[in-house]
Amino acid sequence: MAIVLGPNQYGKAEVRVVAVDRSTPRHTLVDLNVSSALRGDFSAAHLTGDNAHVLTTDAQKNTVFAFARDGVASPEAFALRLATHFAGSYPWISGARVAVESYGWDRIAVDGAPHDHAFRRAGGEVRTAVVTADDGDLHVVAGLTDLVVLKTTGSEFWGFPRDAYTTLKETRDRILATAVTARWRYTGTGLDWHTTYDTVRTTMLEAFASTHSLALQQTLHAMGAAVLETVPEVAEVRLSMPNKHHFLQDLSAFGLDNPDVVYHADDRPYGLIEGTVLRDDVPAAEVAWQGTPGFV
Ligand SMILES: O=c1[nH]c(=O)c2[nH]c(=O)[nH]c2[nH]1
Repeated sequence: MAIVLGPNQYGKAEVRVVAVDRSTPRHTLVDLNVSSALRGDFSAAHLTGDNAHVLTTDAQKNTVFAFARDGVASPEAFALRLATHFAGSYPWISGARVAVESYGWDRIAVDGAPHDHAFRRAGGEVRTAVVTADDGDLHVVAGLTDLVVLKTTGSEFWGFPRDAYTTLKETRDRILATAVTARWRYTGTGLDWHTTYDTVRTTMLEAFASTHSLALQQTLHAMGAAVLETVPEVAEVRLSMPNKHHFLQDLSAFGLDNPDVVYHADDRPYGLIEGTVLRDDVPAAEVAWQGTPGFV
């Protein structure tokens, strides 16, 4: 019996690239998850560890970012460009598979008008409701999870202390993105639930879009405060907001500039900003929150 190497492929999976077009005040963005896999003669690497035929997965990742610098017309066009490039790059590479997932973003509407640089990820969010009956009282906590929002500008972060381990650069313009988990406690039990839910959700979205952010903490507070100001029947709002970091990708090694166009959307670790915004004249009802996993 001989042991032989069967079909194989290798590549970089899930390169998270975000490309922003800021050429006009009305920004557009493309948010992709790109995976490449190469096929061909890679037997030496498998059999002896000879990497002479291995176009590194690191280079494949870099190619995705570098190609995004020229714009991503469509997932299909981008995948075609990448696959053609990889398949033609070395004689021993016979083929390439490039898979692109494209995440849709809708503009957040503020006073009914689509915002220039604030977006909401299409789909995915979940509406929640928890009712607690306790000693004859009924408490209603409504909420939502995974309302993913992003601003391509209108966000700064600076003025923080610098200890021995602080390396973060101050920024006056960054991408701000988060997946909002929110719960809010109603004082009443006979509200128009759909209408009130829609009002709370819209109010949070508008506050996210309209607040010029100096910190995600400030945006969190602005969103909770806007809900309390708009909906008198809400007693408190609890928010959990991961800071979904977008790092400007350094393209200088490929002779390319990157004037705030191509970002790496990092999924972990992430800052986790959590807080409660409440009225001080409404009695607390801690029982309403019992059994809630995590902060919210
Ligand atoms: O809005 C932010 N709040 C922070 O607390 C923080 N920390 C950090 O590294 N980046 C940010 N951004």
